[in-house]
Amino acid sequence: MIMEEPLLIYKKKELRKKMLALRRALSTDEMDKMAMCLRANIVSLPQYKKANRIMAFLAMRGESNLDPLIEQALADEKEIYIPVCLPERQMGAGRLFSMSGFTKGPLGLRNLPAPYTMIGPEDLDLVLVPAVACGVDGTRLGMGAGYYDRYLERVSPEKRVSVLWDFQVMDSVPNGIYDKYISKIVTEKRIIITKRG
Ligand SMILES: Nc1nc2c(c(=O)[nH]1)N(C=O)[C@@H](CNc1ccc(C(=O)N[C@@H](CCC(=O)O)C(=O)O)cc1)CN2
Ligand SMILES: Nc1ncnc2c1ncn2[C@@H]1O[C@H](COP(=O)(O)OP(=O)(O)OP(=O)(O)O)[C@@H](O)[C@H]1O
Repeated sequence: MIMEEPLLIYKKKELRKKMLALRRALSTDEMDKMAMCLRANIVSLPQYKKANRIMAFLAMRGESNLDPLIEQALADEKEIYIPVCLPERQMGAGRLFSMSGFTKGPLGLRNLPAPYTMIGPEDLDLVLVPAVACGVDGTRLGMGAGYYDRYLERVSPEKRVSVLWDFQVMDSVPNGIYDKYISKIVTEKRIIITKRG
């Protein structure tokens, strides 16, 4: 396994700590309002309108919340998929039919109840990617497990859209050889086409 250099790992850790603390300080009221703005911004994307199969995520505490968007997409008769963690830090996409009946996962995550059908990353039209911080240059910092870095290898760059709160957007975030670039960023305030977009 190729290791990332210690300084880069340190810089990622420090930024992650800072951003997660800021995220945890948000109130539920604030987040509910911001989640409605996220929904409006995402449905305005031509990519959303064209997409049949969308991978979203079920927010953990403080994370950009896609619940209103998911409800809307289900009503729009889109197929919605959610990350499923597999062994060896691999990830799959499991189909979500309703916003209830979840089981409890690590980090307070909501997991899909079994059984669910899975599709391959190549079959998705749009992948909404969670992030702890993003750079307008297309760099992304996640939770640090590398799930998305591995997964996005099989998703073409124009389909990778990061969704996060506006204060989490920076000029650039520390990135290494495994990190995957994203082409768009959507926050409650704006839509950014990155330098890689
Ligand atoms: N909403 C959302 N879903 C997501 C992600 C995300 O960032 N946001 N992920 C983005 O990557 C994946 C899950 N990422 C994970 C990252 C770390 C650990 C983890 O450290 N697990 C520890 C237990 C930690 C704890 O419970 O405190 C473990 O399993 O030992 C688990 C999942 C897929 N789903
Ligand atoms: N494709 C890959 N193959 C092997 N190791 C990888 C790959 N992608 C990432 N890694 C390793 O996974 C670890 C976590 O990476 P990193 O800190 O960049 O995750 P992240 O992007 O913050 O998290 P995530 O992608 O889960 O949201 C690092 O040690 C990295 O070297």
